[in-house]
Amino acid sequence: MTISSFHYIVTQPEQAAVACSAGADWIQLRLKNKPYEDWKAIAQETLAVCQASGARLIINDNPHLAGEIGADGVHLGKEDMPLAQARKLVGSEVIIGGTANTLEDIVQHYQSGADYIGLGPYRFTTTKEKLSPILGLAGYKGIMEALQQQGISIPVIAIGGITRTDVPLLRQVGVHGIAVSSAVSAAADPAEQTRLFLTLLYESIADHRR
Ligand SMILES: Cc1ncc(COP(=O)(O)OP(=O)(O)O)c(N)n1
Ligand SMILES: Cc1nc(C(=O)O)sc1CCOP(=O)(O)O
Ligand SMILES: [Mg+2]
Repeated sequence: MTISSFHYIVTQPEQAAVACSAGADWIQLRLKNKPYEDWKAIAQETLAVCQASGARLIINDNPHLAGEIGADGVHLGKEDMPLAQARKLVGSEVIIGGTANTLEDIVQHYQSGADYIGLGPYRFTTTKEKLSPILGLAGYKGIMEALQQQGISIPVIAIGGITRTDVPLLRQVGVHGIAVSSAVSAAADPAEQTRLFLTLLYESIADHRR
């Protein structure tokens, strides 16, 4: 399966609708502290939005919910269900992403059957509480080099305070793509911001293949 290079993290279906209409093809629904039935209703609405434009929907934290509504995938962190257990629960067709902050985290997720890695944080962000140590560009460079040396190939998505200016450098060190929340959701024009991110990513992918 193809993992997108642009993951947009949303809390509402309306945000997904705007980004999908601007060309986004990968949405992650990230909700905290919601009763399950409310969470499920929002997830179903977001899934309908994604399906209408052919985008994939990833549910953060909850493999049961992803399976129940027929979402495309689930994203799991250290405080969520272990990846190998989730794989048994959802089967091989559902995409599973795992959060990493170190090379060791990535190797563990890779061995447990992850489809992609969310590696962060790139820099400080207020979107997530209890951040792991900040990696910066040097952190990504070292980890991407080590992965190559070990012959491990898995799409790595950079996350945490990422803005448009970070995209070319992150692509240069070998990350597959980026995940953003506030850079799009807090922008004056989220649709335009989505288009600008997508253009930058397509340009940097073309440069990389030259
Ligand atoms: C693409 C991507 N990468 C990392 C995360 C963080 O997941 P997690 O560590 O479980 O933290 P929360 O998002 O649940 O607060 C992510 N959601 N997406
Ligand atoms: C959800 C999330 N996970 C992170 C990690 O480091 O694992 S950073 C982060 C927040 C991403 O949102 P923004 O683009 O607004 O910083
Ligand atoms: Mg989580």
